[in-house]
Amino acid sequence: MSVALGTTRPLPVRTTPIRDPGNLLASLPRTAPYAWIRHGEGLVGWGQAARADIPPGPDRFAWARQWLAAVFDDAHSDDDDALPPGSGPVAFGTFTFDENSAGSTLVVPQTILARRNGRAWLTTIGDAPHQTFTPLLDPGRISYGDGSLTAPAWEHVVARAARRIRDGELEKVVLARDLLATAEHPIDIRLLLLRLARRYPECYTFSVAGLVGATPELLIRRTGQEIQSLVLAGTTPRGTGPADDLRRGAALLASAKDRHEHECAIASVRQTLAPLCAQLHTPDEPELLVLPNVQHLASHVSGRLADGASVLDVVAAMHPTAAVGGTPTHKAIDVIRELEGMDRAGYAGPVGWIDAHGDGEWGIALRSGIVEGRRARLFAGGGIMGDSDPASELAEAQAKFRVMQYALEG
Ligand SMILES: C=C(O[C@H]1C=CC=C(C(=O)O)[C@@H]1O)C(=O)O
Repeated sequence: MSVALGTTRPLPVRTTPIRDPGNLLASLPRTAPYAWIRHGEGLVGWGQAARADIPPGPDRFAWARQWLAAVFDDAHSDDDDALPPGSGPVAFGTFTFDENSAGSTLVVPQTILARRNGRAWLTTIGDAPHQTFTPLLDPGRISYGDGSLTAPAWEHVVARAARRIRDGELEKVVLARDLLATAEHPIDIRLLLLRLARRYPECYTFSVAGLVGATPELLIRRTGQEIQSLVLAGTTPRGTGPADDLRRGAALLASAKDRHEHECAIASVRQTLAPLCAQLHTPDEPELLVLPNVQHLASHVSGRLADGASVLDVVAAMHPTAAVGGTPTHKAIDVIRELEGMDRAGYAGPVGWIDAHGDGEWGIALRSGIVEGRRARLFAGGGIMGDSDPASELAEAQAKFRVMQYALEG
């Protein structure tokens, strides 16, 4: 097995079963770590065997598909069919929310360390350098500044969007804002990942090309023909104690506004998955997902693909769902571009990994930030409906920011 790297010679790929390596995140080097971890399982990677900076535009997923086909051309051998998804070469990826934004990237790390269902393995591509441990760096004091909009300006924008929804221009739009964090010292992404994975084990802790976060929302997992998705929309911040949490959870389940918001998200997922699937199950009623900072309305979707679509083909069909865009999609994207006054970059875009078989897991990059040197740009937002209250939407966004603020501050 090997990977083709365009102009250079193909590189040999070796996947070896290994003893349990312990915390996967503890093996990462400081520079450019790649990660996708939930409940201690998943993949981490480092080094760079191949990288694609994907040109913006409507063809970006087709471009990525072609690039992957060329890189993985020789990577599939018959004897690896028994190996779990994520063995052999793997590309980690981030796609920007807006197809016109630059920053979509695919990287095949030189070394990948993985654990799934109690099995662990190491994949190396070419002569992967030996990994030496470097101590974690503390970022020191963190200070925050507004991104493109102050909190009152964002509330004003939410009110304008709600009015346009009441006027019948659209049904739902998801609006977000950014916060700029500056640390005393360079930010060590590994420290953020370790904190996120410990505090949010239910979420997917990820790091791809500077985009770091812990998202609860699984856009799509493909394992052979089987697919799964976790659709989230409708949120309440956590309460002051168990009784308050119960009361808030019940109110969320009973809230017409949140149920409508959730139904828009489910409808968009159903609409894009149905043509790709031989079987598709979407639950009739959402359940509650309780996280340390918020509770969400959640629906587990599962299905069986009708043909050999790769996980990236499914991602391309699904993005953006109404959990991050709105309804109808194109109108919502126009309103987002007009009102938010910022480039979402990778926030709310697909993030995850794909292997040479087309299996993989992609989340929606929520509860995340872009980390560079001493700075991090954090993002959070929420679904706006006609009866949205700007102050409650701001409080919800603030509760969502807490994920990355905790990652930075500990
Ligand atoms: C847009 C975000 O969350 C989405 C996912 C779950 C719940 C959401 C909500 O209730 O508004 C949002 O649709 C975010 O975390 O920035």
